[in-house]
Amino acid sequence: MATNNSSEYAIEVNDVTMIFNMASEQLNSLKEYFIKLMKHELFFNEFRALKHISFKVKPGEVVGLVGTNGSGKSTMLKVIAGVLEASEGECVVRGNIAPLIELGAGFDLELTARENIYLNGALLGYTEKFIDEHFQEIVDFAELPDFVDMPMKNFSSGMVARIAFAIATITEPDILIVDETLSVGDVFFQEKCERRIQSFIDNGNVTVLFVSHSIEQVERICTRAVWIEKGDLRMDGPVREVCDAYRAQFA
Ligand SMILES: Nc1ncnc2c1ncn2[C@@H]1O[C@H](COP(=O)(O)OP(=O)(O)OP(=O)(O)O)[C@@H](O)[C@H]1O
Repeated sequence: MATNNSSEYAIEVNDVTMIFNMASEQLNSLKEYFIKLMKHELFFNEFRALKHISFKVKPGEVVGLVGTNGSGKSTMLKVIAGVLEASEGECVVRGNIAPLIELGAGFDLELTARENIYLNGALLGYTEKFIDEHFQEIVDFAELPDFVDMPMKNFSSGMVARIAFAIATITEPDILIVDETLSVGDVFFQEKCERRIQSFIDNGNVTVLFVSHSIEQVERICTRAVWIEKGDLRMDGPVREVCDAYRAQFA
């Protein structure tokens, strides 16, 4: 991922291909792995999760990524967020990103929620003083005041998602990347998250990339949609047109 500040685009995905190497046979132990490696008998199948994908997003645009299971949406978001490096091509991102991907990946589940708020906040670049000042706000948004001193290993996945979303959105980011991870939250929390995302959008400054299997949610939040199917970019255009075409595929 490269950053630079001299263009009209917040995100540029330029001819990105992502190749995963998958072992072509099942190996049962590390010993077996090393023996095969030494004998040059270790073979991999290449799997192309993204194939020559290009699209550009302007600041303030709200773009939904749609596609069936395993099509490459999360992989695309991870390449844009810099979590994965593209095998070919590049992503240019201008501005700070709040990546709500794999919520809680930055947590140490042995630690309490309070400790994790400081840890995760530091990973997101917030100072200790800033977190002190916003701690209560984070806990209030997550609606978990009675659980702040409990180790997070005892949290449900929805509770982890609540804390993670509350921390990541305590300030308005330039670019918000939202994966389906929010779907583990209950319907009330999902609506609350959607309202916070919508308030960022209404302010007009945030660029949003959004993945959801709920086409209705994509149509409600996004103005444009990019359809990725089995690693190929199938369609990119106004949200209604793309979602209609996506739905028609299964009709
Ligand atoms: N680390 C990895 N190693 C090998 N293959 C991977 C890896 N990550 C993803 N894949 C494969 O890449 C493909 C795309 O996965 P991805 O998670 O991006 O799909 P998705 O569109 O987000 O799917 P879903 O809608 O089910 O969440 C899948 O076939 C998946 O098995």
